[in-house]
Amino acid sequence: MRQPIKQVGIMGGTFDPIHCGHLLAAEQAREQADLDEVWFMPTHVPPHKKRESLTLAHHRLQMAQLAVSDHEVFRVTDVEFEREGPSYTYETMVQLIRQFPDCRFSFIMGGDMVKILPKWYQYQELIHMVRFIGLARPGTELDRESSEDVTFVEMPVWDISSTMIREKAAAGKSIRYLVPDAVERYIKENRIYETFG
Ligand SMILES: Nc1ncnc2c1ncn2[C@@H]1O[C@H](COP(=O)(O)OP(=O)(O)OP(=O)(O)O)[C@@H](O)[C@H]1O
Ligand SMILES: O=C(O)c1ccc[n+]([C@@H]2O[C@H](COP(=O)([O-])O)[C@@H](O)[C@H]2O)c1
Repeated sequence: MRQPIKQVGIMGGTFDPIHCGHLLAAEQAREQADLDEVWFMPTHVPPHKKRESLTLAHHRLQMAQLAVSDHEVFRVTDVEFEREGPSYTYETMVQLIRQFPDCRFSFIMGGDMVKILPKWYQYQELIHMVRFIGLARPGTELDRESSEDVTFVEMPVWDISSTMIREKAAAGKSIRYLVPDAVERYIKENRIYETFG
């Protein structure tokens, strides 16, 4: 007998580090868009980010795993670490759709990503392959009228970013409640952001 179709939300991100804003966005998307699971997908080589040094892939992956470990239907996938070069979402989704024929995929993103979505690699193909779920994020005006390919869900707008956490950690300031406890411990034990300015 065929398996029932599973609705899967992909929460893609650099996750350097994963923070509570990512988790809140994923949870609100899960509930409001009726997702069965959310897969957190750390990006290997972010296509649009021009940062000199990213934290090593295995640390970003491990932090994501620690962050979701107590959620019943949150998972982590390392699928993008299998490829070299820019981690284009189109290429990833082609692979996931082939690999998991019983899943229907949505891609979850904050307002900053909604804004540049039409510039994504193979965007015209991608919109026929996945549903896009968008959430508001401070600093980005969302033009919901002209983002017709995106389904919007609501979340309490929260001005938190990985940049803020890297900066606080580097300055020896508290990141408690901005990241899950286990992620905070991992960052401290491995002294991950001590050299970031
Ligand atoms: N506070 C937030 N509210 C809503 N969405 C968010 C928030 N922070 C991140 N996101 C979304 O999560 C996804 C992954 O984000 P990413 O890993 O780049 O984190 P970031 O905080 O934007 O990192 P950085 O500060 O290093 O640029 C993106 O779609 C982004 O829009
Ligand atoms: O495929 C693209 O062209 C593309 C361009 C920008 C971002 N993305 C994806 O969007 C997700 C969030 O990106 P970022 O830079 O905020 O970490 C992550 O999974 C990226 O790979 C994808």
